[in-house]
Amino acid sequence: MSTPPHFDLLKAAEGLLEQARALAARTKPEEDDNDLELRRSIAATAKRITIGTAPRIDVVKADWIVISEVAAWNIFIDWKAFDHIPLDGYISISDLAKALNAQESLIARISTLLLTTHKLLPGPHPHTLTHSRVSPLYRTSHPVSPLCSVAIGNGMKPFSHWPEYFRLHGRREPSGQHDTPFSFGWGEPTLPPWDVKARNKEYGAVFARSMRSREIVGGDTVVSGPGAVYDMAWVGREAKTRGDTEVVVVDVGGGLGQLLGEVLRGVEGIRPGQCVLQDRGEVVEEVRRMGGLGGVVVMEHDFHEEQPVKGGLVYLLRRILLDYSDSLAVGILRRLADALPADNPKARVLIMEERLLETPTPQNCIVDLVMLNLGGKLRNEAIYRDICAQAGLKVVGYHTREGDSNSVVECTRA
Ligand SMILES: C[S@@+](CC[C@H](N)C(=O)[O-])C[C@H]1O[C@@H](n2cnc3c(N)ncnc32)[C@H](O)[C@@H]1O
Repeated sequence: MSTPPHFDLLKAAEGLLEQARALAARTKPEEDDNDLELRRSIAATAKRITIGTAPRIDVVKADWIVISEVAAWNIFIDWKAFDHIPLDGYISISDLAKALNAQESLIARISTLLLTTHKLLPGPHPHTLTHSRVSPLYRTSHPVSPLCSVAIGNGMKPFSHWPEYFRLHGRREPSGQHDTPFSFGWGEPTLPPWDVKARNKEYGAVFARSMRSREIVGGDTVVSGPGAVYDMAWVGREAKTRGDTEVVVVDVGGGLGQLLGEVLRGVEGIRPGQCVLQDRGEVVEEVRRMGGLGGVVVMEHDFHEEQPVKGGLVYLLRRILLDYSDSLAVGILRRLADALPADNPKARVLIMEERLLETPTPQNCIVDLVMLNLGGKLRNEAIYRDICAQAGLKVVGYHTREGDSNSVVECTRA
């Protein structure tokens, strides 16, 4: 066993103080969310100090607290309790209980935990609550709120069933879409995860909403200019040479149109009628219920089946392949390889998603394990090259940036 890296408490504490002074000189540390890198560095050092110095049993017990805390904010999100706490005022526990049609003593017990962990703050009078700097993110209207629900539904719920799942299926990765830890955790073990979501309509809708959040990895995809991992400006130039309804961009599994929205706003020259959004029936229905996407062609399509839109210039697959095993990912890619025009060397399939980092961070690992719940995984360049080759595609670009776990794999017909 290798020896753990030496932890120098004094050096870490001095570094922490220096950084804290720098932050305090620039801003009120408890306000806003500016200076993200400095704040993250302070938090990481503080955590390192905790792990390196706290009594070991306290480090273990800290996770038990997190487990209960997660249960508390999850049920409060479910009941929309955070929505009832005014952003610039307070609410009594008794009024909150009335608003939730719940027993006051129950709400008091759950709130008390959130007060002890500072997720909520005490109001000006006894038995009252105010928001903390974090808790407004749990309000229904905040885009992080559905992501929290997905962290439970795709993460904690299946994770908590891992022991029974692996006892039943053996200590190996799930191999396909049937018998995934996700479906097992939701009590529908033989259904593919997307069918489980479709059956649980409320959760399916929350999931679709969560994909529009900019806070998710890849949610802030910049599609053109210096901030882009992959610059789609060339697609705009090509689009200008084509008719208003000639297909230029097909977003396969495009959800509620979040990426196409970015493309239409961010890439000059592409018109809505040149774009196609494809997704499952229930998602397409939701897009239509929301009033459509301003001229974008919206169609139901199963990406495991033959691609009906042939000859598009660019097929986008954002946050799709990571949900699937290699063999299913190859199948999805092969459908697109077959649809690419044989006579246009500019045509591309663009795979956009979080990659497996060479030195994984905890964030990178949790995404990978949540994908394991769905029967999928994060991939690195070598794996992408392998599955693309199997699908009849050639990787002509692997685009990444330092400090960013997103990647864009650029493929042509092989
Ligand atoms: C993780 S979300 C990503 C959504 C979008 N591409 C994005 O980046 O925000 C996966 C999407 O694939 C859709 N999907 C799942 N299975 C599908 C299938 N067999 N055919 C088409 N779309 C599917 C889901 O409904 C969902 O919208």
